[in-house]
Amino acid sequence: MDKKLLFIVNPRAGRTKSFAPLFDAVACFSKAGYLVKVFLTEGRGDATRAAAELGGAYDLVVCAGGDGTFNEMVSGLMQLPECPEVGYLPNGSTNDFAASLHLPATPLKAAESIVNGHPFYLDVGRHNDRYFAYVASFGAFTRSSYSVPQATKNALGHFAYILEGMKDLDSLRPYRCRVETGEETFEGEFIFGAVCNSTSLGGIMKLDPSRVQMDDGAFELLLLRMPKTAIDLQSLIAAISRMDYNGPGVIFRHVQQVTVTTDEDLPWSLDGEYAPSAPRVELRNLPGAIPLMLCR
Ligand SMILES: Nc1ncnc2c1ncn2[C@@H]1O[C@H](COP(=O)(O)OP(=O)(O)OP(=O)(O)O)[C@@H](O)[C@H]1O
Repeated sequence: MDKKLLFIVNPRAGRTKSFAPLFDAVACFSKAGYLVKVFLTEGRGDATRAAAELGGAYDLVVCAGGDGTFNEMVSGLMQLPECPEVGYLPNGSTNDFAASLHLPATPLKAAESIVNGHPFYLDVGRHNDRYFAYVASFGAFTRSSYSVPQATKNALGHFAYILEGMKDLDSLRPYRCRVETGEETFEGEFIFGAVCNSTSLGGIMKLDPSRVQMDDGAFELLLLRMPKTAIDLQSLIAAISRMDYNGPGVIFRHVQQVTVTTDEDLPWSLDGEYAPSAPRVELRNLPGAIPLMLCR
């Protein structure tokens, strides 16, 4: 009997609007013995609903889109009692997460990698009652990623994040909060905080790949303290570009859980998608929650 594949496609993701490469991917799935059901998303939340409501009846659930679509699909799959096999055809404007996983860039190659692949048990992050696949962050570089209009993001890709994120001292907004890891507590004013499972954040910040594992049940916590002077800001940016996490104002730790408490309005970004402020946010690692099919 044919295996069943649910193919969730965000038709608006990324720069190119041609469906031809996705058709090649569907042909590849069919050739590999899958009966393919295509689900086109029409707006925010659709990929989550499709994965949660339909995903349980499929052997393999694949999405085509950007980081936001992948996040939505994962959020839906996490609501199922048992997660089916999962695939990802990166087709967005930045595809940060796909780059971290070294997924093939063309839909056909990515489809081949899924049907010939083996499960890689990817950690998933929980942010109160939401989920993230590779990064939950707040602060300087975060605001930009969800305030940039989709059209600009498609046209500028990485640069939209960079230009918006790193202006000058006056444009940096410090957030007073308390960050607890279970072992340590950090308090003060931070311009940026991230809990990530990826080597690349919004295209600007690279974490040293040798220090990041996406299936180790741990996240990387990166906190940047508010610099006091423009010179401090410059040295902070320089330290991050050198991937030097020991400099003043930089906190970098491997953690399983993080709790962030604040009295301020502290909006978050989950895989580039907006999540509202909460006085207390608990971030947990769900080890190996997603069997992501890929060739390594
Ligand atoms: N038919 C649609 N029209 C408009 N927006 C949609 C549609 N379907 C889904 N969306 C929304 O599009 C948003 C962006 O999607 P996604 O992140 O996948 O693409 P991207 O922004 O091009 O890529 P990246 O995040 O990698 O830069 C998501 O929030 C998703 O909910």
